[in-house]
Amino acid sequence: MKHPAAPLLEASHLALRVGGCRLCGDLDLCLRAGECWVLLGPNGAGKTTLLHTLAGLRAPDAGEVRLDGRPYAAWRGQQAARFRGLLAQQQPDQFASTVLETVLVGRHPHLGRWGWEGPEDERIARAALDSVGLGELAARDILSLSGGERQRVALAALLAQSPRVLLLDEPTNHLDLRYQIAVLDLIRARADSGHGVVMVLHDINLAARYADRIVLLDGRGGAQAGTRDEVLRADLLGAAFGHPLVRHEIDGRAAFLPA
Ligand SMILES: Nc1ncnc2c1ncn2[C@@H]1O[C@H](COP(=O)(O)OP(=O)(O)OP(=O)(O)O)[C@@H](O)[C@H]1O
Repeated sequence: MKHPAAPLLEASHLALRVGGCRLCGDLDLCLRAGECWVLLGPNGAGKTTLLHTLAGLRAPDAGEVRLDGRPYAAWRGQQAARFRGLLAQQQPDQFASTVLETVLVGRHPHLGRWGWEGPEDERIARAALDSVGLGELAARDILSLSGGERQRVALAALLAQSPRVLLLDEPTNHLDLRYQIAVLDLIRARADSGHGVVMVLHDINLAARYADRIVLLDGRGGAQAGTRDEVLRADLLGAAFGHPLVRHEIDGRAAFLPA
């Protein structure tokens, strides 16, 4: 009998509160290699807070998060940064630097004691830039990029970091339709090659296309976690988003439209 792969990231009995407001309670999530989880829910429901908790950037109010079987407290920072990486919702660009230098930041958890990037780090960074279609902009000032280009550079930095677990907060932010699909194909390919992905998306139909499993936060402290088909139901989605939805089947794939 084939045993399922050990979880890359696991949350059990998770409860999150912000400012006295409950975002979720008793949430279980188990990310295995090859899987892509999507966090869905209305504005302010707690998707970013949940993602940051899974990234170990904040402690849960109850329950536990384990990365590769160990709580974050048992990890050293650099070691954790090699195993899991976060694409944040906004990129801090305080200093002028080139696009390539920005992507090379993703290599920092892998650098040796003296912290110098070598030719192999540069090769990895350039390959990551190529994969998001920005190889030709390597020498450009990061502050001169458009919003969509900047978002793809941030993804390239995460790909260069090459963590086993990729946590992404709205990776399609600022992207036009073509790049939304290109970037989500790239992220899905990472999952298919044995990584684990958890990402926040706003688009229910992109979630239907790319997710294996979904957490739906309803904005009132409730959460549904399960397979795509278990969670992507018009009644659950309509209740969470506060607007009725109709499920259609297009080319064998579920699609949800506002009623
Ligand atoms: N530092 C903070 N102090 C007070 N409230 C906060 C703080 N950080 C987040 N919140 C609140 O917690 C709730 C959840 O925020 P979060 O950013 O996780 O939601 P979200 O689902 O990612 O929202 P969006 O879809 O708008 O990005 C929101 O009501 C937000 O205002």
